[in-house]
Amino acid sequence: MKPTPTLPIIDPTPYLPTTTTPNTAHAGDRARTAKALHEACRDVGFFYLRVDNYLTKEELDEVLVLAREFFGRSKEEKEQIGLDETDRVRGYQRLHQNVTQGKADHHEGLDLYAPNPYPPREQPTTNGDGNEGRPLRPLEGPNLWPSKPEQFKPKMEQWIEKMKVLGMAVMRGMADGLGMSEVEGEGLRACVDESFWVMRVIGYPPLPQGADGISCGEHTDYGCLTLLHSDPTIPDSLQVLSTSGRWMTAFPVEGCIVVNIGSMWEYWTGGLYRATLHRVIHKSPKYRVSIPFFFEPNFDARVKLLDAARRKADEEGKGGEVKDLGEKVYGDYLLEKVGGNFKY
Ligand SMILES: N=C(N)NCCCC[C@H](N)C(=O)O
Ligand SMILES: O=C(O)CCC(=O)C(=O)O
Ligand SMILES: [Fe+2]
Repeated sequence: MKPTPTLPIIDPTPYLPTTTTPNTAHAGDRARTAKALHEACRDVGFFYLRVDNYLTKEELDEVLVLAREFFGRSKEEKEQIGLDETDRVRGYQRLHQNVTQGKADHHEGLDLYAPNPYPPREQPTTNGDGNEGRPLRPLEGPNLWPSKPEQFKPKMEQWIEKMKVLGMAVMRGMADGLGMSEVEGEGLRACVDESFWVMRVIGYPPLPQGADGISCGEHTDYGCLTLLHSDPTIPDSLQVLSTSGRWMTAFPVEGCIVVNIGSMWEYWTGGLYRATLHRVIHKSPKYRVSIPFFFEPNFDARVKLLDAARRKADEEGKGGEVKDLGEKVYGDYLLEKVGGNFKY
């Protein structure tokens, strides 16, 4: 018998764009989704999002199959798109090249990012303004795509487009969940409308039996929303720290992805919403693949306490818990974090 899900299941459908504009979802349906999002973000920072209305079974399956095929290829082939020494973050990472809290993670991965985040005048040029030949900065390089399997790039690009729309829909729901006005909601959307997204394609060989080890060390995510699609046949790899201090398993639920919020939501809500610690311990014998899509703020977004978060906390008698954490520029925060992620 399948265990009962330990995290809430939320349906984003009332916030998803439809072919008829605007979305004619019943206000009551939206309110229900918005309330569920608020409670999940306040209480756990993790939830399941129903996506079987939005993505076909084929779409859900094929990206995982392609990821598995890519990791099944030879070391030499994968190393051809190995992390570039110049931009230092985009590309393939061999087993143990990822590091969390100073310890090597037992996974391999491919990291893809939104295009170059720097304004055009700061890009390397050849037009005589004195910048020729300067080395690429972190995050400035092109994505490194595998040429095989051939469908990898087009299908992953489709997935990215779908995840961007889904991320925006969840953000709309969260704005309503905080009781934001139309103008406030627009302000929040303006922070994410050019999302500097990240997508990781991760491969987890089983951990060696009888030895300590960790597939991905405990961490919180950096940005806004993590939309995680993972192999639904592997039950028990992702663990989430509950408020009672116990690790609980977030096993895959058919037709759902797992969503959690990142640190930027702590800045926006003064800690009313939490970026929850999680980790991966993958012991079962099947090679596991997962594809987290990080729907993040714009690279230059200034993230600071929202009036709506303070109002909402006061309304719920939690005003005392809200602490103004100051302002963070998302790109600065990301650069601080990614610097320590790899052994080159
Ligand atoms: N873009 C995000 N959130 N990536 C999460 C990666 C977490 C593990 C990483 N090695 C770390 O040390 O944080
Ligand atoms: O593979 C997973 O289940 C989670 C991966 C993760 O937490 C991350 O990459 O930030
Ligand atoms: Fe994570």
